[in-house]
Amino acid sequence: MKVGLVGWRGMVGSVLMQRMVEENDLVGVDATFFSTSQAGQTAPDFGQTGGTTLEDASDITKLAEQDVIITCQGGDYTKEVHPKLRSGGWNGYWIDAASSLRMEDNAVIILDPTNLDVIEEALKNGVKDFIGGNCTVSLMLMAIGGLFKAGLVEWVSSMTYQAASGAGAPNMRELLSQMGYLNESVAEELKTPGSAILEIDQKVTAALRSDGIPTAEFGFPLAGSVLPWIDREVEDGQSREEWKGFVETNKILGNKTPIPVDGVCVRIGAMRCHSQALTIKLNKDLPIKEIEQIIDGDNQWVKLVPNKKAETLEQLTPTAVSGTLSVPVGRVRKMKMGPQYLSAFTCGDQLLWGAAEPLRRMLRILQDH
Ligand SMILES: NC(=O)C1=CN([C@@H]2O[C@H](COP(=O)(O)OP(=O)(O)OC[C@H]3O[C@@H](n4cnc5c(N)ncnc54)[C@H](OP(=O)(O)O)[C@@H]3O)[C@@H](O)[C@H]2O)C=CC1
Ligand SMILES: N[C@@H](CC(=O)OP(=O)(O)O)C(=O)O
Repeated sequence: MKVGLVGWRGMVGSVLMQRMVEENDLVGVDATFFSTSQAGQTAPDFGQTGGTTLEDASDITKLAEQDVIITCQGGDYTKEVHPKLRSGGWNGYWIDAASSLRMEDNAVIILDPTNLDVIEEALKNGVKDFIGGNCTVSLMLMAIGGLFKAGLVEWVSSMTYQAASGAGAPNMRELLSQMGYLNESVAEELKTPGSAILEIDQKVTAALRSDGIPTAEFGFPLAGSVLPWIDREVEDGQSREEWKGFVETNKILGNKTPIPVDGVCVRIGAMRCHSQALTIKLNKDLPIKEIEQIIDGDNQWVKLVPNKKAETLEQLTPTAVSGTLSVPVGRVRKMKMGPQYLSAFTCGDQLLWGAAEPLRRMLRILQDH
């Protein structure tokens, strides 16, 4: 199998390559590395066989030699290159992290712990475009996929706490610069434990509102604040990130009758883990123990955290989860609204299950076919 890799040195691509190395995915694979800016330079060595030089990522002839192309280069690249390849008759498999093709009829959104059946069926039917899902959606399904699979979900409201990484590497840097700027604005006062906290607060607020705080990427301060809008405006007052929650969840699950999923997506000052507070309306009243077992038993990465303060604060935070494939779910309890209303909180690494991991697993599925 000839595999072409595009976007491998970006943030998502680097996480993908790290995982592929850890899992020996490229050992013995005839892999060609492409770049939009470094063609002709030496290709990286990830244990693959194949070319040692970086190829031009806009070279349609070279791309068309591949049986599989995996791209983390972004939506603009996909929009530019994918139609040219397909209209030129290329019939290989396209595996993509970008959102551009997700809702196309002839594309499947991949999250195999949740929808291996949908993927297998698509392969049988000759589908060739396999696209990673939105990070928030994928992480929600890794967390409570068991409840969906058991047919127990009437609707879900997801209130998100999304990390800076979802906006890109420069945004992660900007978040840290903002934190540093705020710290500096009260550095003297912090040295004196007795200094007045309201004075410190006033200075921090002034720093947040000043022209000095770096905001070139986010447009606004994120450190010391939250940003309750992600992506562009769509319809009905939703942001595009919120719109994806409904359409992508139902496409991933292959639902004929869509299950309502809606909420408010919010950017917060975490680095690379998205968290979500979920309100789930079940279509029947089940004992909480049974619900916990269904959640915990869905896949090998989801982990039920007991609804206790100590375990929650130790295990259910970006600090605990960052850089791991674990998807903890906790704060599971029945709500005051009634016995069919369930509350839960989950956290997951948006660069792993939210972006890179489903792509490398799709390559494995193709290799096993
Ligand atoms: N960020 C996220 O959380 C998610 C992103 N995605 C998708 O993945 C796409 C890529 O995102 P992301 O990885 O954040 O993008 P990056 O900006 O980190 O990387 C994209 C490309 O930029 C080029 N590049 C230029 N300068 C550098 C540099 N100094 N270091 C590394 N690469 C550089 C590389 O291409 P070249 O080698 O050709 O120059 C690289 O492949 C997004 O557009 C989106 O569609 C999907 C899910 C989540
Ligand atoms: N929009 C997501 C990140 C992302 O890239 O999503 P998508 O793959 O759906 O474009 C966020 O900001 O956290």
